[in-house]
Amino acid sequence: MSVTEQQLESIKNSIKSVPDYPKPGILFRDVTGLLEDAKAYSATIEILVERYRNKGITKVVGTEARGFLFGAPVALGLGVGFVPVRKPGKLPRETYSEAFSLEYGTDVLEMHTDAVKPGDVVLVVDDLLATGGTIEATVKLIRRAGAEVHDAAFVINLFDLEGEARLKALGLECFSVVNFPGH
Ligand SMILES: O=P(O)(O)OC[C@H]1O[C@H](OP(=O)(O)OP(=O)(O)O)[C@H](O)[C@@H]1O
Ligand SMILES: Nc1ncnc2[nH]cnc12
Repeated sequence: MSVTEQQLESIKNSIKSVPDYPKPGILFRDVTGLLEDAKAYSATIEILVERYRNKGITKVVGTEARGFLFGAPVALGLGVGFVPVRKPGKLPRETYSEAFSLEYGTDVLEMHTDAVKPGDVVLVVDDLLATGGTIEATVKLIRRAGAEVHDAAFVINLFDLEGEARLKALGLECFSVVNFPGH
């Protein structure tokens, strides 16, 4: 199936914008409407799976929490395993840990040390790219485990928050299904 302009429009329209959430000055791009719309959700997954099929991807990594909602179905579509990167204290075995800053705060992310290995070619998936802090930390975790990051894929790129430039500086290509301004 190839995705039509109409499907892209329905994906875009399903994402609602909420001013001043979770803090004054933040324009929150809410993917819950997309998740509630089966056609828009499956078209989104299809776009990502089609783009990364036959590219040698061996693992998909998704970041808690919204990255799970897109990363896991993309992993299944590609026929590879899914690795969760989680907020601190949630993973039961030995982890690598990375601190980072976010558009509206700071956080720490963790990944099991044995979840990806040298030789793995990893696709990172998240719902949204803003400043790029979350994905920079995720890429550092994957590289610490000795695996290669192929690409980072997003449903939404907030293109004026310069996340893409931050990830390019890490040597990473980015793809996003739709683009919105951050403000
Ligand atoms: O590019 P950045 O500036 O790092 O921002 C993007 C990240 O922020 C959001 O996650 P959040 O930390 O709010 O967590 P959630 O998925 O648990 O809601 C979003 O899902 C991305 O992961
Ligand atoms: N503006 C925004 N909307 C939704 N999620 C976000 N994560 C970071 N910035 C965000």
